[in-house]
Amino acid sequence: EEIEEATLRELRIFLREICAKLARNRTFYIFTKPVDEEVVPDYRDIIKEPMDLETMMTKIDQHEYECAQEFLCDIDLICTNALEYNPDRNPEDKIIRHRACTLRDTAYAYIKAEMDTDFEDKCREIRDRR
Ligand SMILES: CC(=O)c1nc(NC(=O)[C@H]2CNCCN2)sc1-c1cc(O)cc(O)c1
Repeated sequence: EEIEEATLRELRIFLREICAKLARNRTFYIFTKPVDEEVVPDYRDIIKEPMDLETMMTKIDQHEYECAQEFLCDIDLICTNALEYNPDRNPEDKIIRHRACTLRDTAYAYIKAEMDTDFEDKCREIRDRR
């Protein structure tokens, strides 16, 4: 009902700010757009559920996140995809794994720092009721 719609609207505004801030950070540049099959041809043979920050921004606008936890699940997916696609000891893989872990930790830190815990609880209650 109306109060619930106001809460979810506030959540979307908050998540857009977090998503935009992450996408502005040069460290996370390789996570900002879907992996291009032309550039990385074997990517979808290895990674079954690709995710990126632009896709997450679209999901916000399509009301696909009903609480911050669901948003962080997609951040975790970006991270685990990068760890799986870049498992080796070589310097390039290690740099990409480090960037993926930094993306995950930064996203969790932004949410924890800027999100009221009982606002998140309220969003989860709405989600669980629906
Ligand atoms: C996001 C990601 O997981 C990714 N991983 C890569 N790994 C490699 O190239 C490793 C694989 N092991 C052998 C040494 N090379 S390139 C790459 C990527 C980079 C971009 O500039 C855009 C983009 O969409 C994806």
